[in-house]
Amino acid sequence: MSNSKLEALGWDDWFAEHAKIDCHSAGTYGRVAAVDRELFLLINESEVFRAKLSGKYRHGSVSSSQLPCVGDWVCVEKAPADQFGVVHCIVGRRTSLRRKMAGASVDEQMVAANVDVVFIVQSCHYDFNLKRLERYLVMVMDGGAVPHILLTKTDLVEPEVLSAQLAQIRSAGIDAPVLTLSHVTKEGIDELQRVLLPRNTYCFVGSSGVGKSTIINELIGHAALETHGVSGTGEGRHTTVRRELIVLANGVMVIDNPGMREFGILGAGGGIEASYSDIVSLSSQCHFRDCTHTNEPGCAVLKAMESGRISADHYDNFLKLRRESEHHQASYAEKRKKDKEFGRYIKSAKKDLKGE
Ligand SMILES: Nc1nc2c(ncn2[C@@H]2O[C@H](COP(=O)(O)OP(=O)(O)OP(=O)(O)O)[C@@H](O)[C@H]2O)c(=O)[nH]1
Ligand SMILES: [Zn+2]
Repeated sequence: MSNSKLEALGWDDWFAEHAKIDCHSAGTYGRVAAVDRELFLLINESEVFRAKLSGKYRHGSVSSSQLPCVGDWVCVEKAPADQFGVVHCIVGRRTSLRRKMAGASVDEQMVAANVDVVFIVQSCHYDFNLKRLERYLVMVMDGGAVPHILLTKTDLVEPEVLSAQLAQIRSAGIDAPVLTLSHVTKEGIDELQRVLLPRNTYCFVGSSGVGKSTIINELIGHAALETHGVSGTGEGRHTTVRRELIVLANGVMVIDNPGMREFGILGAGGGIEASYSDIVSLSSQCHFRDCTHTNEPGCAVLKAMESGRISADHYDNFLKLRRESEHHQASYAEKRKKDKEFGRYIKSAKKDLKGE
């Protein structure tokens, strides 16, 4: 089997290596284009087909993040005559975009896997918010994807407003690429097109109404729509499927995302460091190695804040995110432990029943 078409979907040596380690079942590889409860819509080099989890998989996994999500590569078995394929396992994720589950639960929810670039979309008209932007940045970087910032609806604000927002982004020490665009004037759309590369997967996140769908529709239009034949199977874009990986005719892949109000920042450890690199690099000059940068003598971070080198807002955000992250991580670890214990309990109970 040639993998060249799989490569068009983003498959590469990295995944091939991980597949060798992670999958021990016979089968081929497919990428998850959509998830509809227990059913997975997969694409591979030759077809779009539906698949279910193997019984072993279903009974073995406990946390929702271990289930395949949009963008995942899975090992799947399917004979030509079978209606459904059977998914045996997930190939290791190169990047993952996660959010904390809505509500009090500390479960993490996979938004998408193996996304190369995440566009954090904010409208410069009423939606622009630096703190929220920083949260998204932390989250994206924590999952290993590259963040890009996309400010939309530039036709609705004066140029000065836009430049003030850009200045705010830069003075907060954010160095992610920033694109601006308007769907009305079409300014910035060509620049966006230039950033998008074939074989790469892009995801758009941001509050409801900032223009994510408008952008994706625009991209689909430009690429003379080719929704990987999904519509051919009657599974058009307007079904109940919530998130979908779309392969544009130019080979670019985009993941459509419903509005995300509650973007928790589970496990934002590594991400915090990348987003607050100025604070992190100052820490090396603190007197104490384990300085918390809150009240220690000889703290380089506090000193930089007093002298105005870093803004109080930026510093406060850093502390707040660190606290939240620690909290989520602690409660998540606790929950994982309980899940595991529960899993073991179920297993031993089943054995007892079977009289093993
Ligand atoms: N003035 C102006 N309006 C825009 C622009 N882009 C999108 N809109 C409008 O903003 C509204 C919301 O756009 P959507 O693309 O549906 O927003 P969304 O981010 O996909 O929202 P959800 O699907 O709820 O997450 C629509 O009425 C669009 O026509 C723009 O550049 N300028
Ligand atoms: Zn310090």
